[in-house]
Amino acid sequence: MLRVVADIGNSRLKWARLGADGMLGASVSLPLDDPGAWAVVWDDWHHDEPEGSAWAVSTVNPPLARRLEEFLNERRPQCVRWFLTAAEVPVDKDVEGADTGGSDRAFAVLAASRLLGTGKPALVVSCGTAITVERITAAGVWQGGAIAMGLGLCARALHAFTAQLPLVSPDATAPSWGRSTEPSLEAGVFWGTVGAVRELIARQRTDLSADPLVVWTGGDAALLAPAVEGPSARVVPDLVLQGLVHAAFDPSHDL
Ligand SMILES: Nc1ncnc2c1ncn2[C@@H]1O[C@H](COP(=O)(O)OP(=O)(O)O)[C@@H](O)[C@H]1O
Ligand SMILES: CC(C)(COP(=O)(O)O)[C@@H](O)C(=O)NCCC(=O)O
Repeated sequence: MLRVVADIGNSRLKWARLGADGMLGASVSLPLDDPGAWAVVWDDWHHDEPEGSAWAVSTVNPPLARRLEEFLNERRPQCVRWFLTAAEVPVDKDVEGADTGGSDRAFAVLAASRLLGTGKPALVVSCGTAITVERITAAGVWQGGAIAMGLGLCARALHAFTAQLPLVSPDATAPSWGRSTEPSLEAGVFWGTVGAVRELIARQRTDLSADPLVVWTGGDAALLAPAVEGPSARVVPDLVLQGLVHAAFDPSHDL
């Protein structure tokens, strides 16, 4: 049977199918508002799967979750397991309000803990619509973290909530300052975000039991991680999907 994991974020929808070895296989990044594009991938993935499919879905976006639910109901997969909040994710946690916490945050922590093992504290920097810096103790307990504005959101907010600022999408080639609007904005958006993340990491380092391992994930991780930590930064773009595989399809996982 086809096994699929899906991550509904605030910018896009990610699907991945599992390979025969139970590991993440092919993945796609889909627009949030285009069920026609979802249908093309569904048809492609199901045409040689007579037994149908089993799905595990993480969502932090309730309206889009309802849309995906309708899409799946029309196609009748064998089973769909929904993870709507952090409380439903099987990860050790010492947080308040897990039942309103983001399941994507908890899945990134679950996958990072599996990847890094215990014995050292860790930070997971998730660079999506929002940027979160998750904190994991040396014993593997998720303690929460920090939530900040993501790179794309910062650029869109400056454009949307001012009358005159254009939309920019800067990367590490952004200048440090500019003589005109556009380079000034690129400098502020990119290096301002880099600086914010650097500060959030530095502040969490001070009261952890040892120097933390840091792992980066999400759509903007490949841009931000080297700018903050240099070329040796550890980037694993699909931690949420990996966490879903562990929680929903790993027979060794104690649920
Ligand atoms: N195909 C894409 N669609 C949307 N955003 C993308 C895409 N590829 C890269 N990105 C970047 O990734 C960020 C979103 O990352 P992602 O981890 O997918 O977020 P979310 O989980 O919030 O949907 C955006 O801010 C954007 O800069
Ligand atoms: C923090 C988030 C907005 C991140 O979402 P994303 O950037 O991945 O789309 C999401 O995890 C969320 O809505 N969380 C609910 C509040 C919380 O986690 O405490």
